[in-house]
Amino acid sequence: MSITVKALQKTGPEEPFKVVNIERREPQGTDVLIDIKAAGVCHSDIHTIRNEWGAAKFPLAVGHEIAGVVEAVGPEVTKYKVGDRVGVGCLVGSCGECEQCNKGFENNCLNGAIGTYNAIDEDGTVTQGGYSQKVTVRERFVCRIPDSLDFDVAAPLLCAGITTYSPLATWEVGEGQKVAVAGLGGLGHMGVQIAAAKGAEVSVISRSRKKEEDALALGAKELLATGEDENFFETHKGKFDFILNTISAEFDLPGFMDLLKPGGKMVLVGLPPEGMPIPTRSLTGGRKVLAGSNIGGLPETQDMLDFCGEHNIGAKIEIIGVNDVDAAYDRVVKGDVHFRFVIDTSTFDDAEVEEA
Ligand SMILES: NC(=O)c1ccc[n+]([C@@H]2O[C@H](COP(=O)([O-])OP(=O)(O)OC[C@H]3O[C@@H](n4cnc5c(N)ncnc54)[C@H](O)[C@@H]3O)[C@@H](O)[C@H]2O)c1
Ligand SMILES: [Zn+2]
Ligand SMILES: [Zn+2]
Repeated sequence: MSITVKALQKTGPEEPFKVVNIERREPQGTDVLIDIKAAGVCHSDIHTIRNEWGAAKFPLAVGHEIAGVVEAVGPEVTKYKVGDRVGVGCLVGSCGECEQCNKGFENNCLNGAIGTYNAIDEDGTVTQGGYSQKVTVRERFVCRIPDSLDFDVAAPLLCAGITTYSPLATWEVGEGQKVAVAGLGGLGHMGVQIAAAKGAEVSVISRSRKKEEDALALGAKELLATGEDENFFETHKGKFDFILNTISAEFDLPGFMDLLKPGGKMVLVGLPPEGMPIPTRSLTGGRKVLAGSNIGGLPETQDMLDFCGEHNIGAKIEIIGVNDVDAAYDRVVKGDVHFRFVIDTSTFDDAEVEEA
């Protein structure tokens, strides 16, 4: 049995979004049916549905920053009840048995985690994301949203929040450390707030000085603009203990490595479609560490939400309706967003359904 709901889908990378009907399963077993209130627009949605990473499975609804209210629960659900405020991020399934799942790192499941969209679910269907009215998700992949955070500012935490929180927590970034956040978009603006709340001294590295005021308001001490100084990487050489790099396109990787102190670490979370060669010499000189990080596990996602609730950290957002998403994508790609677009899913109510 299934529930028909409205969702925004594309039938191909160049096609516009259309409001269509899709089916969600009736909650069974440990399923939670969520009435979606807000859905964030992550740059990964754009990379995926514009097929920049290849392998997009059309027709597709993306969206993995989901916040809403529990509408119904399956008979085996123990953690949630109707009315609870909850969120869903990038994962809706994993094996639950491997070493990584047992440690709470479902994001690294050795048997392949199931993504919230563009993945094959256990029933053989392609998972459809959160640009939708409702979604059915197993309770293990559902987190609780603190009461102090509104749905729209909380939704982006489910990807942008955890993707920046996880490396900052894993590598124990905090007081006494000089941290740079490269790229001040959806992820970057969460990284600045979280690193600052952990007591680090934060610099933002951006191409221009345009976002300086925003960077300071988010808790950064300064903004450094790569485009303003021909010798930028030489000028700021050896300055940082840790760089959280959120840049979504190719950049000067050896240059960024030079910004680290000896023993410093740079973690890449951005996913430029073409990838980049590893500058081995800038790693060995100064015994530097270059690492990558992919969202976070479920327990860690709950820790992040609780941390953000306690420190009153939410996303800085621009709210859009279901008809504004194509235009919003163009603006994200141009870097014209402060700092996350969030779809108000109540705008589905009046939207006319088109042929799928
Ligand atoms: N590793 C993960 O788990 C994970 C999770 C979410 C997103 N991502 C990826 O992280 C990246 C950032 O996502 P986002 O949603 O924050 O995107 P975004 O578009 O909101 O932010 C990207 C920022 O990078 C800046 N930028 C782009 N090209 C640049 C360049 N050449 N030099 C300097 N800055 C540049 C943009 O101006 C923007 O501020 C994307 O590639 C996304 O797919 C990875
Ligand atoms: Zn994302
Ligand atoms: Zn597993």
